[in-house]
Amino acid sequence: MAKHLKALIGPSILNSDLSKLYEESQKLLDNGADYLHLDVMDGHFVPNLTFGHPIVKCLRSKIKNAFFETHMMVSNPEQWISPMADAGVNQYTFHIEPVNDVEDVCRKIKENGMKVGVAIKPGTPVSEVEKYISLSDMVLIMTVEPGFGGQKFMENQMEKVKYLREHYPLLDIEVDGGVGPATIGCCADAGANMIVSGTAVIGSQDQAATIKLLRDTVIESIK
Ligand SMILES: O=C(CO)[C@@H](O)[C@H](O)COP(=O)(O)O
Ligand SMILES: [Fe+2]
Repeated sequence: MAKHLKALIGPSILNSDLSKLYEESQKLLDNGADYLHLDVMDGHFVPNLTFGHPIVKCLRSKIKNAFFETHMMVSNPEQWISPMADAGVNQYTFHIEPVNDVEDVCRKIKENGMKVGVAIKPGTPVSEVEKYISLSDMVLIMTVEPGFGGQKFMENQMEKVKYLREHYPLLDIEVDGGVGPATIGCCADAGANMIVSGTAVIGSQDQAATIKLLRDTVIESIK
């Protein structure tokens, strides 16, 4: 991997106590999280519901400086671009599967002042997302079927990560789903540099140590 890629750890708060969203989020940041990965689900693109821009806006009013990424598991990502920008989101990561005009969505996200992330589900070939790399800031390779935290890591998705790292040495590549101390080695070896981890960090007795372990493993591969 190229030397100036950054190893960044973005915990997912999906499986935390959401009645304490602010406290849980601040604790993750205090324990060394580089950014927050906020899972937005619409009950349509995925069979689960979480929260939308009103909650993200409330969280932003209490946490001024952290980088917020929203992982938009929604059927119509275009609909939420402006409300999420207004809520203070820094990066808008959306799934390309339900979208007709991906380029247009990428453009609109940029026009709204956010970074662009393009995401694919495990069944979507990497060639589908490769088309949009020049219009985006990051590619998310899902390592579980989107919709729920706490699922088993799909190691076969590492082929996509390896392909992307080989062809795009400077690309930010994120993995999400079932990533923790037991699976970070695979992700780092394959070339992922942005790591989402939910259950493994939230459920850890020592969040700071777990976040550090994840980051150190990626740094070791970047060298
Ligand atoms: O987007 C998703 C699930 O759809 C993820 O962000 C997970 O919520 C991460 O949680 P773990 O799999 O690490 O528990
Ligand atoms: Fe996610």
